[in-house]
Amino acid sequence: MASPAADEDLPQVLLIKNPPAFAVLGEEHFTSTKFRYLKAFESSLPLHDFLAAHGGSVRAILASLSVVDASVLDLLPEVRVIATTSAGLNLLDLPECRRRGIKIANAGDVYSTDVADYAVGLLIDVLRKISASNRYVKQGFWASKGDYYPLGSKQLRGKRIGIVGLGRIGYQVAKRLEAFGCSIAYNSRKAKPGVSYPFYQTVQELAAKSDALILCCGLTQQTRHLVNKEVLAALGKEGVVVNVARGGVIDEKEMVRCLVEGEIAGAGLDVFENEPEVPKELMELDNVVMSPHCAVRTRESLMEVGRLAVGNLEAFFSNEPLLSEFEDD
Ligand SMILES: O=CC(=O)O
Repeated sequence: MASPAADEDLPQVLLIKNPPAFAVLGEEHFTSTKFRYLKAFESSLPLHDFLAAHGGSVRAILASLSVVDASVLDLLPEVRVIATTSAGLNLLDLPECRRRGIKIANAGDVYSTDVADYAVGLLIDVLRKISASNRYVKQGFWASKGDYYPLGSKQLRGKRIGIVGLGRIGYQVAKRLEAFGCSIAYNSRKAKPGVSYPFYQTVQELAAKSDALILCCGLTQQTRHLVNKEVLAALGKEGVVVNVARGGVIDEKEMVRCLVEGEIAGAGLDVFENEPEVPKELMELDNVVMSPHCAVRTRESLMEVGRLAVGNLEAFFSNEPLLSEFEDD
């Protein structure tokens, strides 16, 4: 019987940042007998210097919200697979990976229901003013100022919801909001076969027919600032925008102006263009609910996504098909 490989004989998997799953749940849940981790984040060296010194034999990357571009890959000539714990792939240079024959495995369907729940939560909060009511109680105003009438509060039932990006997450949002008595329409790169929700060719047309736009698409060159001045104008004074995609999908400056000037009714935002910076104008607005990019973060999904990433890497090192290979169409 072959003796187990000594640890230093195992292939190396680069961790650029400590994945949230490891940080929150403990790395011991994510070890493997098929590879070992090389932890760039533990070094005091700048990333590129660290990789220049140690990257030569790295075979794989386990990425979590870290930039992997050509300058990083140049220092990792042996890398053939990137397993990422993210659903969104905007920090990976996909054309460069394709050119170098590097496979990508992402979070697959792990986060879809959690992010969909969160999008619905943000929408309900913006419409019903739950966070604003919470502040009213906690600041002691109920007792000192009397009953609270959130006059902007609006019903969810009957609202026309426009979903931008009817992928795994968008579809789960649609199913949930149908159950709340909303009507659903969508915009995607193309109409989805077998989907009966009305499809709109452009986000502007969709916005014009929606009370709330929910952004669930990936951030690509095509979707950057997809929600621009014209789209926000089409959404109109009663319209709400919810973003669980990426900050860059909205022209944030324009959105802030629309919110401050009352040109749209409100926003529920989990993501921002320049995280962790958040436009200061939004801090005081009760019609804006914000969170620090945590729609994906549940204990269960952290565990599942960490295990999936390890499973993908083990599959790769066993010459088996990846469990959740991302195929760019
Ligand atoms: O936003 C988080 C992710 O894409 O995983």
